[in-house]
Amino acid sequence: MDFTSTVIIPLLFGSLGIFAVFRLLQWMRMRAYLQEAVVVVTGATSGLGKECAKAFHAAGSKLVLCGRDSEKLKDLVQELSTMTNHRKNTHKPHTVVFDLSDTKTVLNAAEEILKYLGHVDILINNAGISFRGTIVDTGLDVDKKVMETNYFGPIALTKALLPSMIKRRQGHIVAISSVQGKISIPFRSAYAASKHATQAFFDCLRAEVEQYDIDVTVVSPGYIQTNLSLNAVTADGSRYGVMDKNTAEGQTAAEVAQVVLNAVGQKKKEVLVAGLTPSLAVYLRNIFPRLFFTLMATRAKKERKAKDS
Ligand SMILES: NC(=O)C1=CN([C@@H]2O[C@H](COP(=O)(O)OP(=O)(O)OC[C@H]3O[C@@H](n4cnc5c(N)ncnc54)[C@H](OP(=O)(O)O)[C@@H]3O)[C@@H](O)[C@H]2O)C=CC1
Ligand SMILES: CCCCCCCCCCCCCCCC(=O)OCC(=O)COP(=O)(O)O
Repeated sequence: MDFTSTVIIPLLFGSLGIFAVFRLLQWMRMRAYLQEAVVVVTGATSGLGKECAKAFHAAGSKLVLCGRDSEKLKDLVQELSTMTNHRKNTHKPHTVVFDLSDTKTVLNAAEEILKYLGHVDILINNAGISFRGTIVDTGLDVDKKVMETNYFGPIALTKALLPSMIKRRQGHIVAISSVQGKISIPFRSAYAASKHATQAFFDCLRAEVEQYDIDVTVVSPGYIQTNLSLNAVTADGSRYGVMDKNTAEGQTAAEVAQVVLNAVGQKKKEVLVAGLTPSLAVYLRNIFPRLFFTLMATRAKKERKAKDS
């Protein structure tokens, strides 16, 4: 009997077994945690928010679906009630209509959620808009609109729900940021700025609330097949209205929603969920910033030339 068969192989299989049991217990704990959790999803009317609603509904969570359009929210509640590919979820989702760019309605919504459900376990700050335009042509009102929707709205909602989470010493706050919370690409200034601010705010929050057993997860997706580019605002405030190729070829919203669900279940602090090029771009920005800036300047000149011709 040699050393490999008497020591190495049993040790290897033993470790694998312990790891498998550990993962199973982790999975069971995650299912139990999500099953009764009160989960608030903003931007539930389309794209990633809608898929997050489906994923958390399938996991058994009590949903609070937020959006600007009450009809779309009603349709989603109806759609969820007919979902069959999951264990029966008996909780009828609650809907709350508000505009994230209007702080007063955000605060009223938070009050309504707490009044109706008593507490929030998981807040998914998902809603957002994108932007296309040159800095020189963009009015400050457009920058403000993007910041209000992507940054001030989500942080207002978070701040309004936070005291109740601290009191219960329980809660999980998710921020759907973007790869553009980590790198800035040309002609996306307001969007990239709002996502960098999101990343910074929620990183600070994570450190501040860990002592109250509250978790914070920042999710940074690459391109997802949603209406984000269609709904993007442009330099003059009008709707961009184009489905970008990168967006159309991105990951599906359902795939990313599963990543969000698992990240919450595993209490991850951050997740980058992107293809190879955006992921490499993040590393390049940090390791070889000068090269990254040169690439971005070349990209800007190329895009400008293509637009002018
Ligand atoms: N798609 C992508 O490639 C990527 C998306 N993301 C992020 O994912 C998140 C979801 O976007 P996605 O699903 O892609 O895009 P969608 O345009 O499909 O969805 C955006 C959602 O946000 C809501 N929303 C927009 N403005 C407001 C507002 N002022 N008040 C309340 N709700 C608002 C929309 O509601 P309504 O139906 O009323 O317009 C909609 O439900 C965003 O934060 C985005 O930045 C991150 C990386 C990549
Ligand atoms: C070592 C080789 C490295 C190669 C790096 C090449 C760098 C090329 C730049 C690529 C930029 C990728 C940007 C990704 C942006 C992204 O995923 O954004 C997600 C979004 O939020 C999409 O929103 P948008 O409105 O911009 O569609």
